[in-house]
Amino acid sequence: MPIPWVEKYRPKSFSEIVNQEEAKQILASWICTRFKAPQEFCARWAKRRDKEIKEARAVLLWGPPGIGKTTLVHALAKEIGYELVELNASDVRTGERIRQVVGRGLREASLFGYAGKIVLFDEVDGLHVKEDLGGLEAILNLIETAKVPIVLTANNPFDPKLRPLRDISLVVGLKRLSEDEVVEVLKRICASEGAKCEEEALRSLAKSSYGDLRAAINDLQLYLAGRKVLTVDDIKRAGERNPQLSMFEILDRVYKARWFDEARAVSFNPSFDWEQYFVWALETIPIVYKDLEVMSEAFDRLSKADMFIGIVKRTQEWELLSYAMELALGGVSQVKNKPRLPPFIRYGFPQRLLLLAKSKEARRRREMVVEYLARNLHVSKGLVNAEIFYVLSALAKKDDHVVERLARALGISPIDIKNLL
Ligand SMILES: Nc1ncnc2c1ncn2[C@@H]1O[C@H](COP(=O)(O)OP(=O)(O)OP(=O)(O)O)[C@@H](O)[C@H]1O
Repeated sequence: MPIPWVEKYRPKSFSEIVNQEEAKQILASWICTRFKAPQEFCARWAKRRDKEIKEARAVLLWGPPGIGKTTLVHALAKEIGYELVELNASDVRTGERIRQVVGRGLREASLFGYAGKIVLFDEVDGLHVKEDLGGLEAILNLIETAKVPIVLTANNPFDPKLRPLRDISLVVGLKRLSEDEVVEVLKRICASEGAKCEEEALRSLAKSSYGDLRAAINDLQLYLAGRKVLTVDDIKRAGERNPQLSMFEILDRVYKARWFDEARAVSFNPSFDWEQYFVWALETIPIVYKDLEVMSEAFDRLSKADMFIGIVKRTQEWELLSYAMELALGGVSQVKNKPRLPPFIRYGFPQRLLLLAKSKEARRRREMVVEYLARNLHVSKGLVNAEIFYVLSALAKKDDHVVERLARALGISPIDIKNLL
């Protein structure tokens, strides 16, 4: 198992951390005024004299994922020679666990030559108010009483449940990294791995990571697994296997398909949303098939597909959905006396707002799954869409376990997950 590059290339000092200059200065100024820290470090970084920095009992670093919140605290501990005691949401399910880990950690004299201890509570927004009330209270209590620096991180510090933590801490926002900054880091990694990476390819990874450097580095490692070259074509190909199609492209593929299977294959695309497709098909059939006979045949198939969907919804027999898809895609595409279609068809936008609202819900759910996977696998949503969704769909077909676990994690019914995948 290769070492994850996000760990291999995790910055060890403040100066290796890209951007985040303000956060570095605030953190250093806080440590240098309230705790013991090497003079050299303080002279270089502790430039702020604000009252609230001096008075803060704890620091809450916040910002989107993968921009250096945790790394900043790791690097700080190294810079000042402190031992880092790290806890995450699952460690603090009960106050007891905090008292065990931190209480002992703080009392123990430092056996390993550290100058002190710094406590990091990662991802405090992962705490649940109900189940983790004890955890939240224990963190608050620790901040009020402990004599050691305590840093918290969160993606969303404005979550109401974090109010008490926010009130007692100095809240410091970190910046999303720019595309150029992400590209620079990726370039350095390519060089140090001895890999030849096209700039455009790295730019494309940076773009799809939306400033989440962790996701970009993870994507790069996956793309470079077992090879030393990365071209923009490699990335395009991965995208092409499952490109994100707009509804216009989906309709174009269906109407212009030469064979039944070609039209049917559209449903395997991750961006295919059958509820939305029905709305669009209903309104575009008369635009594409002007001849009455042809039009009525296409409508006939769409309506039969709709009947199947009705049965599926009533009986929850989701296996029947594939018959509906055959009729709605292959059936609508392969009609008798199909006319020659022009290269460009103006499909127009359907007016069925009510139905569209429904498909919005389906897209929201799909987005939830994508976000969940991206967050937990620490990769970009782009990679989830291009690669992982595809693999999971294949797995889900074979193994109900995959579906059940995802369903549990997301609080969506297994049937919905199956359908989404
Ligand atoms: N500003 C940065 N400079 C250099 N490397 C970074 C930076 N931000 C992130 N990284 C890289 O991404 C990895 C993950 O970053 P980190 O764990 O600090 O993210 P985070 O902001 O704490 O995200 P999360 O909210 O998901 O915990 C690091 O190991 C490092 O390799």
